[in-house]
Amino acid sequence: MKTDIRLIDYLSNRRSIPAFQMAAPGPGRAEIEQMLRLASRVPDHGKLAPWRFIVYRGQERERISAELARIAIADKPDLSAEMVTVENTRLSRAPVVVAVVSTAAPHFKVPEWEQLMSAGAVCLNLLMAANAHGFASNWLTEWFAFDARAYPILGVKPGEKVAGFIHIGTAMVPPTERPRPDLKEIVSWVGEEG
Ligand SMILES: Cc1cc2nc3c(=O)[nH]c(=O)nc-3n(C[C@H](O)[C@H](O)[C@H](O)COP(=O)(O)O)c2cc1C
Repeated sequence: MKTDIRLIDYLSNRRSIPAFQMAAPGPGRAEIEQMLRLASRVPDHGKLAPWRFIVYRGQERERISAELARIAIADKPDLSAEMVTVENTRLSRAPVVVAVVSTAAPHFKVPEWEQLMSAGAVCLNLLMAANAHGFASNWLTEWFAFDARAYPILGVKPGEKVAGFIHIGTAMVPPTERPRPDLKEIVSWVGEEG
């Protein structure tokens, strides 16, 4: 087995860039399709492909954001002007947003938990596929991933869940490192070497 230094280097430095620190240009349709093809190459027990994508681009991001904002403002009429702007731009910070939608359902052999985890794997793979194409990426959920009232606006069907909204664009800032867990805190060793 030959060590892949470039892959180790990438994995050692991989970071998200917050969506509000992204700008145009975003990827075009052919690039997005290539990213989604790569993102779909994940472990998937039973080959169920229990996930799908919704790609938000262009002015539709603003229209959908405004519809989502109407819900947020109706729930909290005393939102600050700053938060109203945040709500009105939820899907328009990055040039491209991809919803990774879990279609997990009861199955005679594959637990739904495994199907949901496969959708999480798709999300991380899509973050990395975007990086591989030179774009910044950020995995967000935010309130509307968990609010059934937002689903018809977003195109999410009844019974589906949102694993993540993957924001993709050009980074306006360089990535900075953040603390990572200490292996001593999260690893238990069982058995001997070799
Ligand atoms: C499932 C999931 C949902 C997340 N949702 C949010 C969110 O709604 N808002 C937020 O600020 N960060 C959210 N994050 C965290 C961001 O993705 C954050 O940028 C990321 O943890 C940075 O880590 P990285 O640089 O190692 O990629 C979420 C992360 C995951 C895994």
